[in-house]
Amino acid sequence: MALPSAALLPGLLLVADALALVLLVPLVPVLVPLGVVGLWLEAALRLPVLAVATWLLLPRRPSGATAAAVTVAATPAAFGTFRHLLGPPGAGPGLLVTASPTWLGVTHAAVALALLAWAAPPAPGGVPKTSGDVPKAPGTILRVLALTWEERNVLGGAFVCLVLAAIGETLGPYATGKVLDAIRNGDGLTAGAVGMVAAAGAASVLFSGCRGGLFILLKARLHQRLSLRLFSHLVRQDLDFFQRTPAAELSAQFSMEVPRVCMAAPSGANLLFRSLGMALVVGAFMFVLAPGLALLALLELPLGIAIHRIESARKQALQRSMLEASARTASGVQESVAAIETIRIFSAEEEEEKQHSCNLAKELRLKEQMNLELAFFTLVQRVLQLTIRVLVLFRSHQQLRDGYITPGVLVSFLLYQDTVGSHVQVLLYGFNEFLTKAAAGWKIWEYLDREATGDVGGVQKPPELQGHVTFQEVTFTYPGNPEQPVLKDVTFEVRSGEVTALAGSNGSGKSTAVALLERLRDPGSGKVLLDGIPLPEYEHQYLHRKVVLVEQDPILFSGTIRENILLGLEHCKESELQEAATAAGAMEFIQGLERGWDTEVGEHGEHLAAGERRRVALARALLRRPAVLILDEALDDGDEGAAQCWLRTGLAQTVLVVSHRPRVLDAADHLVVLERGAVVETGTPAKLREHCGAYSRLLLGGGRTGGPEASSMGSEKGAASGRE
Ligand SMILES: Nc1ncnc2c1ncn2[C@@H]1O[C@H](COP(=O)(O)OP(=O)(O)OP(=O)(O)O)[C@@H](O)[C@H]1O
Repeated sequence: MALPSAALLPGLLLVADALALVLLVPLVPVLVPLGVVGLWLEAALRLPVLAVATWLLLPRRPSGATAAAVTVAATPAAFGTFRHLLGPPGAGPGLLVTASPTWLGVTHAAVALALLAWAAPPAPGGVPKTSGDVPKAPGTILRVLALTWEERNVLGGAFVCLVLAAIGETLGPYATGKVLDAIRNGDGLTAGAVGMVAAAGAASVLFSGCRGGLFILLKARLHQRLSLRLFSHLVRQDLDFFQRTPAAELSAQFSMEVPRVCMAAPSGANLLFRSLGMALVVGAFMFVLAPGLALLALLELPLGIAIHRIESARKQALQRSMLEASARTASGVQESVAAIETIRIFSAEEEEEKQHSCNLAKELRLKEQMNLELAFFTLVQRVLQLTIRVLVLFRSHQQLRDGYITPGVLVSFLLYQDTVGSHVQVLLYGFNEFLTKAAAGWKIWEYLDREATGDVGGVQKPPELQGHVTFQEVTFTYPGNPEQPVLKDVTFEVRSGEVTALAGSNGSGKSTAVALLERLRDPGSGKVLLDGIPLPEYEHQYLHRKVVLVEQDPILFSGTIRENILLGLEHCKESELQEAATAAGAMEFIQGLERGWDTEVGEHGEHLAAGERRRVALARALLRRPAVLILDEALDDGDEGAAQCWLRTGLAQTVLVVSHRPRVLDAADHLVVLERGAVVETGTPAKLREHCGAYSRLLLGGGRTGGPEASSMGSEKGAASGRE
């Protein structure tokens, strides 16, 4: 609700109501004799005036304006009705139009307070919200229900068992009563009566068990369905999404939130169906016995719901903050563990400890707040129950004294009140829990609503590829820095059968160009073509089999060296495997290992040295005989002849090398020199050396051609690649 229009609303309604009452004065003689009906007629006539008044606030009409108008119109009528039913005999309903103007003020003040309490509270402070560029997920509850509906067979089965078990439960006491009646009448135990008791008991036990089992099955199936859907959706997101979203936050969705959401529907349905049915039936009995008392007793229901509504909104807001705080703590731990070497080098342990303790303190504060609020709302609920009970006793005493009800009716009524009370409690808590669990998934739905921008490509799968790459007037800007184009009108070719090298100082855009060729990102304008066909037209898996990238520090999967090189090509021949490993220069170190090809590489390949990991990754790439092999800082000094050799032996058709190493660059057939995102020179290494331009400056500066602001790490990076 925007504050100015929301603040105007109460005043506007008051003025409109006063006007409506003035207009209604001539109708008083007609309304008064109608009693309670006249009260509601008055409310119905005031409502259009109030509703029209709220439209004066357009275009910034608050979202709860209609609810406010209805509440203002109905409150005096509801009050009058209760007064008529429960007040002292003869207390007639009073029209607002004939009441003192103070009642108008009291009505509006009470309604304003109720609406204020009803409004969803803001998320507690202290924990900043996550970036707001994720679209809002509408109708969390509806989406949980829609998800559950997808498993309607299991849900239907569980529901049938639930109904049969409830019938069994209800029939049990009935059949027992019949048996007792039969014994009292001297008929003795009949096989039919005993059979009925046994059948009801057996049905209750059997169907209760089936119901429980089916709800567990439902939960498991929903969990599998939602996890898979979320995972498939996330893996298709663009890289920027993963750069912005902490891994811990994503993993918290799978480990905590998906199970909670999937628990919501089964447990909610289980509780709600049973308690709702029982509460309705027993509530109806109460109305038949003593309508006035029933109305008073059931007043607990709307008030209880209102308190739960506020409690649940608070709880949801706190839980969101709690989830964000836990994700932040987990992400902090993950980051610290990942960067432990850096922390040690800069002796930043104390800083990290402080940060972690600060995160934990925020979590603790939120937990304390949650517990305090839980205690407060429980207290309010208990006080409400007690007050209603006292009122019912007080009123029933009056009715007994006046002879409206008998003691027998009162006893039955109080017993029913207990039953309804317990079912209403289950309903309220069950519903509240359902809402909380369902709402816990708000982030899941937000993620699912994100458009999967990681486009998986087209359908082209030509049987043969030359591996000819063309960058055609390519311009690219990172979404995180839209003002600064990283590639500007870049045009160059990587010819088939040649080794082409991309040279340039740090930050000149080499890795970005590689990312475009790998389709990790798409150009803002211009095209990247492979054999004359734009990359988006290639089928996703085909393209990534044909264009293979080996990075400076490639990631290996836990498993053996053999498994890492094969990676999905399990049927390839041993000779091909040996050939790829030999060509990648990996054979020597593999044979030197105690367990050879069966050596476990550890998580991310941490049991191997960086250079060994790179050679395993090279072997993996060469085994696939790529049309385009991209080597991003993957060649060491001494490897410079290797790329030419792979072309000659047909292990690769085209090689694109990104390097800072002069020996590697000089060994290329063709050079493309980038400077601040633009191509500044192309040609053979010899020609460019002769030309004494950007390439020569790059060689002289050890990678410092990017101007005064360019980093001087170019040569160091190159050196780092040979660290092993
Ligand atoms: N994810 C990103 N978001 C925003 N800007 C980025 C991102 N990745 C890289 N950049 C910027 O793009 C520019 C080019 O980076 P790129 O990694 O392509 O350069 P490079 O030539 O490969 O450098 P190096 O030789 O150090 O690897 C740099 O200024 C860098 O800061």
